[in-house]
Amino acid sequence: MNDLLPLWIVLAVLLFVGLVTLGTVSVRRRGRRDVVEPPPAPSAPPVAVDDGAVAPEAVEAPPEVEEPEAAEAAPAIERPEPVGGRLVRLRERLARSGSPLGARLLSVLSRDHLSEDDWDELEETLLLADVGAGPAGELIDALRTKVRVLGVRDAASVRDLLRTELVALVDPTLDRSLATTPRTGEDGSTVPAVVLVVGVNGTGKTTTVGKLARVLVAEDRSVVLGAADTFRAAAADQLETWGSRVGVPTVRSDRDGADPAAVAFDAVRRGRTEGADVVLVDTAGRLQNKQGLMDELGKIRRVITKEAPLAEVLLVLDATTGQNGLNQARVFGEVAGVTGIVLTKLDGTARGGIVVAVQRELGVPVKLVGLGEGPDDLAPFDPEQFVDGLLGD
Ligand SMILES: Nc1nc2c(ncn2[C@@H]2O[C@H](COP(=O)(O)OP(=O)(O)OP(=O)(O)O)[C@@H](O)[C@H]2O)c(=O)[nH]1
Repeated sequence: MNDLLPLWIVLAVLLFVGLVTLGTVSVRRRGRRDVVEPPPAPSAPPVAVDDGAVAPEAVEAPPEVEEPEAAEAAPAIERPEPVGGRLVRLRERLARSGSPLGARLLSVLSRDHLSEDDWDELEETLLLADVGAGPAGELIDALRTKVRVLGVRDAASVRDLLRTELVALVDPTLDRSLATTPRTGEDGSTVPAVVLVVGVNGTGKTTTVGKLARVLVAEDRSVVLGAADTFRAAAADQLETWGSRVGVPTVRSDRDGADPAAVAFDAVRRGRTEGADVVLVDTAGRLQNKQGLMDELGKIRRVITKEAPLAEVLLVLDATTGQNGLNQARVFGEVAGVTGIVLTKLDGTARGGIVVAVQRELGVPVKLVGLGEGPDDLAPFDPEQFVDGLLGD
């Protein structure tokens, strides 16, 4: 038995070591499983990690969260400012711009004895304000006669006299109303009033069409826009944005350089189908050469009149371009059959005389004026308000 004792001791030691080793492995295994296999995550909302990545679950946002967001994103339809109040603003803006025209005319006319030099100075002032040689000469003649006959001297009388003569020059007798009343077709359907808007690029045509849509919406008219400026890709987007702000649809082509006449035709047809009151058609009107312009506008006119007669052709002119604007007016007047003028950017010039010059040049009235880049900065033109603005308070 004693011979076997060392063997028993060895076996006992081995058994002990074996048991200790097993225990250690089991503890390590349990510890490692705690790291690799965490308890299932609770169904909490996904969280973006610090490096900017988003947990995969974040992509699948629950629908009940998305719905209110989509509803918030829907653009609200704007209610444009009433047109009546804008006339006051026209006067205020012109007066605030401190137009040198009225102030300079008044300061010369108020001198004690008007010499030939004074009359020359008055004429020069009118020419610098783009009134044009013919109308400036007429005004000087009328003022000379009245000053001599009436002996006008005090400041208030001089102002009254100048006001009367300037209003006469701008001509309050011209019909400045916009033809935007729909007709009834032979079949009893509504035939919209079609307004074609032409002019050189950059004068503010697209902006004017957008603002005019707002004027009409403010007067409770239903409107369709036609984006026939297919030359400048962004013009249709620009027009669509103007329209969508006041809930007015825009007919456009998805293809750059599409036939403008085809777009104009589609717009007028849609206007007829929907029984709209007015269809406003924006054009590119590139002035490369007279023949090209005549061909393009001629085709647009022809296709439109297959669906509805043209109620107005509005020529958009930039008031800040002076003589250059007049040259453009001449060409468009010859090829487009213009019925009214929209003078934009009147807020950016002290040379209001262009109103007189362009009316004389084309023999058609200024019907609307642009007073700024704001959405409701388009006002119907009124000679008396305009002259009061020029003369200041
Ligand atoms: N200050 C001022 N800016 C205006 C007025 N009307 C238009 N504009 C600005 O003139 C710029 C040109 O206007 P658009 O409407 O794009 O001109 P457009 O004639 O359609 O130009 P094209 O599409 O290139 O033919 C824009 O920055 C307008 O905001 C205005 O009455 N006053």
